[in-house]
Amino acid sequence: MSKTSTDVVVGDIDNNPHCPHGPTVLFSKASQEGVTRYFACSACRDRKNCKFYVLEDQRDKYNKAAWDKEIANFKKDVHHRQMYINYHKTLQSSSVRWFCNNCNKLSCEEEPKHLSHSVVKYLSLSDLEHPSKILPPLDDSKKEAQYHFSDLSVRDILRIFMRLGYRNVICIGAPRIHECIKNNHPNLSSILLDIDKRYHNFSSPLEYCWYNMFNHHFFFTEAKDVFETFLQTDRGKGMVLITDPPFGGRTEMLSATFKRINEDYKRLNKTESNLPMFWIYPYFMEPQIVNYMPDFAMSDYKVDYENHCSFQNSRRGKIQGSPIRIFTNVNLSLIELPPNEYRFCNKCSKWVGKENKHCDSCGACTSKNGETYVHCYLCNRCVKPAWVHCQQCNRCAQLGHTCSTINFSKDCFYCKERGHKQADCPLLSSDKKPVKKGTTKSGKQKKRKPSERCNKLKKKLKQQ
Ligand SMILES: C[S@@+](CC[C@H](N)C(=O)[O-])C[C@H]1O[C@@H](n2cnc3c(N)ncnc32)[C@H](O)[C@@H]1O
Ligand SMILES: [Zn+2]
Ligand SMILES: [Zn+2]
Ligand SMILES: [Zn+2]
Ligand SMILES: [Zn+2]
Ligand SMILES: [Zn+2]
Ligand SMILES: [Zn+2]
Repeated sequence: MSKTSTDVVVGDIDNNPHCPHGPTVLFSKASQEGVTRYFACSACRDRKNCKFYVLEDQRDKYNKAAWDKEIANFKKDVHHRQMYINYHKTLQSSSVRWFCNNCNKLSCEEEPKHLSHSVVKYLSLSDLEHPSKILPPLDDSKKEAQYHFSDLSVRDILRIFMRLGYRNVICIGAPRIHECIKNNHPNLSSILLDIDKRYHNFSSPLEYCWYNMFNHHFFFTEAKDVFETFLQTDRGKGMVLITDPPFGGRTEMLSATFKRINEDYKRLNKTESNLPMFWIYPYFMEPQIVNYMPDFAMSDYKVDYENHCSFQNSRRGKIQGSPIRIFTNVNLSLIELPPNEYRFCNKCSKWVGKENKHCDSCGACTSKNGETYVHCYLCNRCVKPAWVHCQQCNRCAQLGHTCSTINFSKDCFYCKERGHKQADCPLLSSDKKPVKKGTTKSGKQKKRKPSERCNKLKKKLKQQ
């Protein structure tokens, strides 16, 4: 079994070769055969979505002209201003309004060519104002991975913002928050940055920027100017950033982006204060996020989704509450959570889930995953309630584990978290895992249907 690990070579990426998704990233892949350094797409983790692959020592020899053509081709059908004019025309029309997913086209005219395409028809005015509710979610888990917040979570998050006095909201990969502000909160303003170019059809050039959050790339320079102007609204006062990146995106790349935005925010507004940020991600990413963003902490708030089997909250009758949390640089004592499900812990000075009991031995409210943890005096820490102290492993572990198969003293080879092997790492895409059952002879992962992927993630979360 050959072990590989791929790292991002951090540094200034703007001078790296470009693919259609902006500057590529320099990766360093270590295997038993040695180390390979290559440039590849920042946004697409599957090479079938973006083929860019250039070895570092070939960077002056690759076919740049061919890639420049691909880049121009990628953007050629997007004319934001024209699309916005078309949006208004469609809004005012009384004919049947439709959107073609294949052609990325909104219209109210009859066009037989779309008959065999994926078309959403009979769009109401409200549909046009809530595109995230009508656009079929792109669920490529290695690219967009679109999972939408439930109305309940949108409401809770906006309540938190309003209590904290935020009025200008940067939504990165968070169209639901953007749409809710636009349609229901005239006192707030919002800008959406997202890689899903379908939003051009439904948004003004002043409120939507086609953007890649993995390399801070704006597909059009005009959009970059729009964003920088937005960053200076009210001289930066009452500004907040919210982001819900695709699950599995690399934390180091996302952190680099959010740090760059923070630097721009401080420079443009001539302020020393940091931009308040809310980064939505699974609870088990806490060590990684805190590693790259040391002033971030995890709130207990469980983010509820409407179209993901594993991310739905207990309020919808699921046994396991949502594993998705808010990470923020805002002091947690200020983030008031809905009192029906959360309480204020005076000892920790923050809002926590009602099930999260304060442990005096640990000096903290210790639950991470929505269950009530129990303190083990042998391990000297709180553990998940289903775990038992195993004499052989000399620590608490899942019931039914095979002793000594997991080297608990070691971290996962990939995410560096303790308690699971690389093969079980929930963050690792299948192509990086050691070859095992369910893979083809060539080592490729057999394609799973979305529901299977969902069940697999559910199982992983149970094991955690
Ligand atoms: C997990 S969904 C979050 C949606 C959010 N929960 C909502 O309801 O508004 C991820 C979002 O990030 C966007 N996205 C995915 N990859 C991106 C990238 N490289 N750059 C910018 N946006 C991206 C997707 O289009 C999608 O809107
Ligand atoms: Zn690319
Ligand atoms: Zn079409
Ligand atoms: Zn506490
Ligand atoms: Zn404890
Ligand atoms: Zn124990
Ligand atoms: Zn054991």
